[in-house]
Parts: sequence; structure tokens; C-alpha cells
Amino acid sequence: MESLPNPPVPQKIGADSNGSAANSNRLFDLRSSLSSVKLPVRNGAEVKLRLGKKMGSEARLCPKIEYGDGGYVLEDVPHLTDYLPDLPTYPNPLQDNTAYSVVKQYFVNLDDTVAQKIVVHKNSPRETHFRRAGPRQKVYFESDEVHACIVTCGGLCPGLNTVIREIVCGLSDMYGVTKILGIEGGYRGFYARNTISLTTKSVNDIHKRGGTILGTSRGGHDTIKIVDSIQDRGINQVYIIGGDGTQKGASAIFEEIQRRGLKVAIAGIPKTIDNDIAVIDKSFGFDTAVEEAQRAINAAHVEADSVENGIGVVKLMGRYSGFIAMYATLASRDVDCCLIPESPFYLEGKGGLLEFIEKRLKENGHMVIVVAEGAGQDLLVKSMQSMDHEDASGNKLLLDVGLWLSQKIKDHFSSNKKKMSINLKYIDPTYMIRAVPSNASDNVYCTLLAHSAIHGAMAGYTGFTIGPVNGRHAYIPFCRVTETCKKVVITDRMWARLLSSTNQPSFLSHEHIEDANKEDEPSTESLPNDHDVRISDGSI
Ligand SMILES: Nc1ncnc2c1ncn2[C@@H]1O[C@H](COP(=O)(O)OP(=O)(O)OP(=O)(O)O)[C@@H](O)[C@H]1O
Ligand SMILES: O=P(O)(O)OC[C@H]1O[C@](O)(CO)[C@@H](O)[C@@H]1O
Ligand SMILES: [Mg+2]
Repeated sequence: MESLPNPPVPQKIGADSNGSAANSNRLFDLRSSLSSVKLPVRNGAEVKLRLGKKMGSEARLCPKIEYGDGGYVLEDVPHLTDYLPDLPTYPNPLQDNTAYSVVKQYFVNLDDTVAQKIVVHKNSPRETHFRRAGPRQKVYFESDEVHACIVTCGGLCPGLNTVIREIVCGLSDMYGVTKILGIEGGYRGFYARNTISLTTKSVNDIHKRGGTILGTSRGGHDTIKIVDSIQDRGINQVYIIGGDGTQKGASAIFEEIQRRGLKVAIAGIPKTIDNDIAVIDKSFGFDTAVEEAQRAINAAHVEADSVENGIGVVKLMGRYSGFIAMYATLASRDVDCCLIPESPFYLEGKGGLLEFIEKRLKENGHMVIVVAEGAGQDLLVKSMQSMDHEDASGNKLLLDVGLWLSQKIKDHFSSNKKKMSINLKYIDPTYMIRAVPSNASDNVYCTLLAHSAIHGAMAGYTGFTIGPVNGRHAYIPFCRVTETCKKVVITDRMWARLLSSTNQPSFLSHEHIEDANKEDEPSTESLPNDHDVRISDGSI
């Protein structure tokens, strides 16, 4: 084993209250200015810990990095044995399970990893990989030892109940676990609310309902109180379902659990209707939301088409990312213009939105506009008094772009200069779209997420988020899904497809395009460092 590096050395976090190094020397609180720290050799490969991007004033624990041949990089997730090296293992009970034992190679090979980038050139380095999700031959928990809990945090999303159901049923059916607690009302439920016992019977039908049977909340993340509660209740597997904020909270819980040297696996299941979680292909509930949005767009189209100069405006969710609006528009084919946060637009003058509306009305007699809630916020702030309010989790509260835009359009066409009579209907289905139960494909997806999370926790992995990367489920370090937010890349082909389907102006000047291209570079060339990985919209 290599010795630890000399100063500047990151502060060790494995020390217990007496200052002794209770934990392994592999894990550090990365508050140093080093970009990476060489660590002891593991599986014959050099292991490195690297600094995450700063989030506020906090530095986050970063992945264990392993390097292999041909530029291969594994961004590994923590394992309980990183700080509890002598944990015993047990044979995976799945090998005696009649349903699974027939599957050839059911267990995942320990060395299997999933490539983050699959479009490569002949001489491209292999680059970033994540540990493949799935059941392992050896587990680190005996079935009757497991005491699991599930919590849901942040906004609602179709499929929450399905994930809860499948964690309960998966733990029970696959691993014979019976002690499963539901934490009510989000993070604060750990210390301020009741818990409910979850059984396969009590969750049997819940996937048919929208929302979350556990309740949810924003704010109220008190790491110490939460970990005290986990410790006091003897919980040893924590399944945390939520968006970017929730995963940051899960990361803080993981760090504290590790600091206390507890045998507790922390598994994150990414949730966000906005589909803005980095690295993973898609978040659950997104397909359902896009499907549900069709009903609102259809209504807007019917209304607009039935009157002279009819305009239907539909506002959809998407705080920082316009995925719902983009996919709902592409799916519908009735939309004339889609406005998203990533693509700035302007109203007045040549090439502006109002000019386009007039043109489209003259051509077709009606039009439909889909606007994501985070679009045009810069314009709103200029023309309205900015409120600068935040929700309990610290997310900025947005001004209502749908109402604002509708009013601007009405004002424009009723002005003395224009005097064109229009008939505008504004539809705001935002909460209807996320309060519905998940559709069939999301249900299957939720099941896979739940199973992957369970297999990971049983196998002793911790501090991970689960999700599909290029179609294969992988264990992803928390910092990789929290350091950046996935956005629509407006210079990618998917946005070009949208522009060509709606025939709307791009509202982009030549300089905008140049800037966007610069930001997105390089696309398929080798990436300069792991934090600059370009977040794509899955274009083909
Ligand atoms: N940086 C952070 N550290 C610890 N906890 C956090 C952090 N950010 C958010 N949280 C906690 O995570 C929970 C959910 O956060 P938030 O309300 O931002 O929703 P989210 O998980 O991002 O989901 P979504 O935005 O998709 O609705 C809250 O209880 C909040 O206190
Ligand atoms: O009204 P709430 O519950 O705070 O949620 C609204 C936000 O939640 C999201 O749906 C993300 O979960 C955003 O699109 C939206 O801005
Ligand atoms: Mg969020």
C-alpha cells in the first residue's frame, strides 16, 4: 500500500470523536485546493479522490477514481468496506430464488462498468465509466438484519408511489427483508413526523395513484438530526427519492454516516419531472409528463383553431431545463412555437416573437405556443418588479411567464398601432401534469430503478445514485449528479428538429450560436476534464 500523501493533505474524516482513525484512509473531506489526491492502490489500479465542483461554500466528497488502459476511467461509488474493512459477507439469497436462479449470469460481474460516452472515434480514449448496477454474488447484509427506510423529498412526480412499492416488494421478494419504514413528509419526517411500517400488502395498489403515499416537503434538511434518527432507530439501509436538492441532502447524510462509522447504506433514486438530473439518460415520470402535456396542448389547439386569430398558450414545467416543453412540442406537431429557458427570445422588433405570431396568424389563422416556466425570466424581471423570493429549499421562485406572455401578446395586438383582433386562451396545466400516476413505461422504469438501488445497498455500496447511462443502469457518485444540471443543448440536433418542426425563429444571433458552440465544445472529441463533460439531450 502507498503511504498517504504529504501536506497539503485533505482533512481525514474517518476519525472518531477521540481523534482516532476509525475509518479507512481512503476517504477524505476534500477541503483542500488539490485537484486530486493519490491514494493507496486498489485492485492493482491507482485510486484517486478528486475535488468536486464547489457547491456554495461546501466542497463535496468526490468519487473514487480508478484508471485503466486506453484512457479508461472508473468513477466509482463508495463501499461500506471503505470505512468498515472487516465486514462479513453472505451468499446472495437470490441464488436460491426460483424466479431468478434460472437466469444465466444473473449476477453482475464485479468488474462490469458502464461507459458514459458511447459515441467514440477510432483513437478516442475510453474515458469515464460507472459501476454497473445489479445483484452481486456476495451481499453485506443478512436478510433479517436489514432495517430499511424510504423517504420522498421535493416536488411531486409521476411514479413516486411505484418506486416506493417496488423497493418494498423488491426487498421483500428478492431478499426476504421485512423491516421497512416509510418516513413521512420528506427529510424533516426523520425527526419531526411519524413513520409508517411498509409491507407488500400495504403498498400493493399504490402505483395506481399519483403523488407519494409518504408525503413530501421542501426544506427541513438537518443532517445531524436526520442521522441521529437513523442511528436511534437502527436503520441500516436508507432509500432517498428526490431531485438534485434531495441528492445533495443524501450526500450530506452519507458523509455524516461515514464520519460516525455506521454500517448504513445510503441509496439515492433520482426524481425530477423536469428531467434535469445530470449523467442519467432520463428521469422517471418524464415520459408520463410529456404524455399528459399532450392533453393540454390538444385543448389549446382545439380552442385556437375554432376561432378567428385564435392563440393557445400552454405553460409547462421546467425551471431551468426545457425538456418537457421540447418533447411535448415534438410529440404534438400542433405547436407553432416552443419557448424554453435555454433559448433566449425577445418580443419586439424584427425576428421577435410578436412579429412571428402575426405572421403565423396571417398564414394559418391560429397558433399554439408552449412555454416552459423558466423561459424568458430575464425579460420578466425587466418588465415586472422582481420578487427574488425562494422556496423552503432555497430554489428561486419564478415569475409566471405564461400570464406575462399572454398579457404582452394581448397588449401588442390591441395597441392602436396594430389593432388586430385576437382570441387568446391561456392554459396552465403544470400541476395536473405531475400529479398523475405514472404510465406503463415509467412503471417498468421505476421497477428497474428500485431493484438496482436494492441490489446496490445489499452489495454494500453506499453514497450512490442509481440511473440508466446509455441504457444500462449504473451506480453514480452523488457529486456527479449534483454538480451540474442537465439542460437542453440548443446547438444539438434535437433542438434543430424542434425548430424545423415548428418553423419558429431561433431568436439567436450569430454571436449567440458561436457562444453556445463554444460552451458545448467538445462534443465527440476527447474531454479536457471530467467536470466539463457535455450534457447532451440524448440526440441521435
Ligand atoms: N445543498 C443541500 N444540502 C442538503 N439538503 C438539501 C440541499 N438542497 C436541498 N436540500 C434538501 O433536499 C430536499 C429537496 O430539495 P428541493 O426542494 O430542492 O427538491 P429537489 O429534490 O431538487 O426536487 P425537485 O426540484 O425536482 O422538486 C429539501 O428537503 C431540501 O432541504
Ligand atoms: O410548487 P412546487 O411544489 O414548489 O414545485 C414547482 C417546481 O417543481 C418542479 O416541478 C420540479 O420538481 C419544477 O418544475 C417547478 O418549478
Ligand atoms: Mg430541484
